[in-house]
Amino acid sequence: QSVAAAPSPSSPAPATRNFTWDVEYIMWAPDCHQSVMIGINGEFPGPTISANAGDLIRVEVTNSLHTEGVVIHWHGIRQIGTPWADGTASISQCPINSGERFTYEFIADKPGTFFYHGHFGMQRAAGLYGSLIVNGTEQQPEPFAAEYDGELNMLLSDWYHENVYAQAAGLDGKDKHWEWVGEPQTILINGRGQFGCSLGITGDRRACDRRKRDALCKEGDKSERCELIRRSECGPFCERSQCSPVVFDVDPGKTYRLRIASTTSLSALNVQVQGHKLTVVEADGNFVAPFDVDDIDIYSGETYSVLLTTDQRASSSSYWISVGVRGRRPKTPPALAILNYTNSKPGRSSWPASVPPATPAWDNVTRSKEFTYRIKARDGTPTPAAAAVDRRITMLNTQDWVQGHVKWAINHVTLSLPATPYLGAYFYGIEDIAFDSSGESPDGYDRRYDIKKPPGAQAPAARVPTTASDRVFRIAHGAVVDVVLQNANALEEDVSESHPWHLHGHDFWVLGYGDGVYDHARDSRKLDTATPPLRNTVVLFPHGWTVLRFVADNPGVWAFHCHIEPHLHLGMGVIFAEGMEKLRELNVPREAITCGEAKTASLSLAPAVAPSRP
Ligand SMILES: O=C1O[C@H]([C@@H](O)CO)C(O)=C1O
Repeated sequence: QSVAAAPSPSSPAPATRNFTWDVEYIMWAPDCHQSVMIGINGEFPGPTISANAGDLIRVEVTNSLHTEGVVIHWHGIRQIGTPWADGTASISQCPINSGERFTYEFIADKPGTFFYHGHFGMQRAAGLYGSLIVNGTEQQPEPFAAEYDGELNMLLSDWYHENVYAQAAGLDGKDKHWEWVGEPQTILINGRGQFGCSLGITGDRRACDRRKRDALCKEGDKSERCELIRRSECGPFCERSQCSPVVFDVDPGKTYRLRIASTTSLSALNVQVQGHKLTVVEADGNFVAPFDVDDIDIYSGETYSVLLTTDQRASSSSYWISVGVRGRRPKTPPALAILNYTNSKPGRSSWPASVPPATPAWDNVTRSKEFTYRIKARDGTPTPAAAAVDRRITMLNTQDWVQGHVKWAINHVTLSLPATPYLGAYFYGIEDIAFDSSGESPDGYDRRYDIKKPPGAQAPAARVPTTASDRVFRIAHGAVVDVVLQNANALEEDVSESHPWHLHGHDFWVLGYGDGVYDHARDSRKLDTATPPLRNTVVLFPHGWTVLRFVADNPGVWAFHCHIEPHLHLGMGVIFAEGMEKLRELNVPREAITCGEAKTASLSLAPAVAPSRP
């Protein structure tokens, strides 16, 4: 499963890749337990998009969900010149109404490992996602292309048995009705996991057949093995099971490029391939200086490519891939997949004999930092202009109560999205009625705020109430922007969480990380402007800071937010309205932005101000 050929060295001219998708509710058993999910064309996960760098990707989406709108975000694609195709509800477009159709068209601007997912409500956590792989070409080669013989693709996610409507209702609840989503039940690899099934115990195929199942256990045998066998839904080994572990077939003595992407709702993960070293070569569609590791950490929103050589012929011919939870006390067992050398016999005998490797302790943050700090740009990666920073925005990350609701906030403002998409508001010049355009989001916080204490324990002078707002940051076209992400304590004493921050429309350089409060005079000297990696997602460690830089060269309205689905739902994000003075130069399809206040505006103003699409 999931073995794709390496890209061909000679690349044809850019092509158009057409896809026709039906987004619908499906009944599916991703972890052996059936649930309602959001699927595409009857499947979960959605179809893998494969393209070459420079290709035009064209996806005609029909919304067949009976009761809600939908949008699809192409995570890591910069949408250069096509901000309306970024697929963010309330930001870049109107949700596609139930029964309606919308066509996304954008350029796969560079090679790399990407994915796509719903970006309206909590639709990503409902299963609306899939892989998006862009191969290198002669014009845009990948420097490690000659170093591998084949590819494996691994899309990681987490799964809750409680549906996302219940999750959202809990998160929106007031006072004692506020309910946190908790930890996911199952980690999924390519949409497959096993809940309540021990792989070793139900490994007998006769358990799949109701008539033969009874013969496997004596009557009255109450052992765990027999209890599992009696539960027919627990059939990860059964033919056509939607929850059987992924088996990656490989030839011995070859090198593979393993693509890993994480679209988890909550969990930070660690990936290990038993007995195999991994060489990290790509992160978020950017080339990194290769380095060897035993395992990798991956946060929601991140992607990696690692090279893996199938050199373990001696003892066994199949190996476990373990994917365990990092950073939060895990209540979710590790996910398992199998790396199967094809010299071994297919079927049960080829399943690894040994126990799966244990992933590192969830609370070993030092180890996570060590891995993350090792990621540096590969030679030849563009470097940031060191001197001319036009704007520095500091973003304090807090969790706080707002009128009986728990929210996450940036500089004490929690994001509450407007009904009219910002892009439509700017396009029709109706910012004043579509959202609060009377000022900008605050670009810093009062340094008397103690990041080691919960908001309620602050000294009176530093106690700033958190408010909800739909204000934006207006960024001038071409500006060089530094962002200092400053973590703080959550509501509970001595708790600060990791947050993976994702920027739309851009890659950014990760200039540095540190513990405690960022002090520009002291810490700016330690920032790396020579070999910083380019990424679209970066982790902010507990009680620490992360500094990144981007160039505002892509007019559009872009979200910058924590990629943890419930945290975004609770307002953990900001909006960059960038280069809006250039918006009229773009061809924005009217149907993308004509809803809310923009609907009225389009009717009365269309002939006067809106340029028509050729
Ligand atoms: O947003 C969150 O809320 C809970 C906790 O802080 C309050 O129960 C948690 O672990 C989060 O990540």
